[in-house]
Amino acid sequence: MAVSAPRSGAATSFLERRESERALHFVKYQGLGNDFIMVDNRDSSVPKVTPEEAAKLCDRNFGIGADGVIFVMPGVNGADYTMRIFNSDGSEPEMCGNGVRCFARFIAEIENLQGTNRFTIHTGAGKIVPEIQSDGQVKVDMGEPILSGLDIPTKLLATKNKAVVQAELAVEGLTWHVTCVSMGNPHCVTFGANELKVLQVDDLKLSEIGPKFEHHEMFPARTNTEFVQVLSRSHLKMRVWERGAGATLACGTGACAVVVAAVLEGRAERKCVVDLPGGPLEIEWREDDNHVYMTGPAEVVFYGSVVH
Ligand SMILES: N[C@@H](CCC[C@H](N)C(=O)O)C(=O)O
Repeated sequence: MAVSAPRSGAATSFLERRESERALHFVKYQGLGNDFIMVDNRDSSVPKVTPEEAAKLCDRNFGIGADGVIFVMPGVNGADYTMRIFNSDGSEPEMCGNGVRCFARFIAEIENLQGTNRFTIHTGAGKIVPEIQSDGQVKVDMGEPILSGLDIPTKLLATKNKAVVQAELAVEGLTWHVTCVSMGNPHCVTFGANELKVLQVDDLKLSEIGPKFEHHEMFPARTNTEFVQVLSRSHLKMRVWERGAGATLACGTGACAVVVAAVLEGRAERKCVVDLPGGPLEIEWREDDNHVYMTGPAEVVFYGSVVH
C-alpha cells in the first residue's frame, strides 16, 4: 500500500495512475478524535484491504493515519449491515463503540439518508443498534456487558459472584485494583492502586504503563485498559490504552466498561458523563434491560483514495 510514484516512465499522469491502478476510496471519520478509515465494502463479505495493508494505511507518518480501518459489509443473521474493523496494528477486535457511531453516519451518507435513522449491525460482539438522532449525535444500544471472567477473558479469579471486581493486579511495582468487563471486547478498568493516594489520570505515563496491562499474562486475548478518576457520582474522567492501537483520544466500549465497573464498585450512578481526552460521552447502564447505551458525535474529516 503506497501513495506511489508511477511504475514506469514519467509519462503516466496522475489521472491515468488513479484509474489504472487499484484505487481504494475511503472516507476518514472521527468520533471524539478516535479516527477511522471507513471503507464501503457493501458488495463483498471479504475486506477490501488485508490486516497488513490496514496497519500501513493507519500509520500517521507513512499512511493516511488512523486508529483503525472499518468495513461496511452486507448484513448477516437478519441484520442490516455487518461491521468489521482492523486496529492500527492490523489485529481484529470484536467491536468498536466510536467506530459504530461513525459507521451509522457513513451508512447514512452512502445510502443518501436524511434525518433520524436506526440500523441493526452485526459485529463480533453480536447485534449492535445505532440510532442517528435529530441533532446528528448517535445513540447506540451497545448490548449487555459480559462479566464472567472466563468470557472476558481474564485469568483473574472472580471476586463477586462470577465477576472480577476490584481484583489485585501487579503492574510496574504497584498493586492495582481492577474490574474486568467485556463489551464484546475486553476491558480492564482501574480507579487506582494501593500505593497511590488518588489516581490523577493526567499524570500517568500511559505509553510506559499501558503496554504492561495490554500484554499482562492475566489477559490471554490482551486487553484495553481504562484509568479512571471519579469527579462525582455522575461524572467520570478517563484515559485509555487500547489493545492494538495504544493511547487514543477516546474509546466508546471503554467508556461503557468504565460506567459498568463504577456501578459494580459502588462509585457512580448508572447514568454518567464520561470525559475522555477527545471530549465527553453520555453512558447509561439501564437496569430494566441490562443494556448499556452510549451517545456521542461522529464527523467526517476528509475524503480520499489511495492506490494499492
Ligand atoms: N476505540 C474503540 C475500540 C477499538 C477496539 C479495541 N482497540 C480492541 O482491540 O478491543 C471504541 O471506541 O470502542
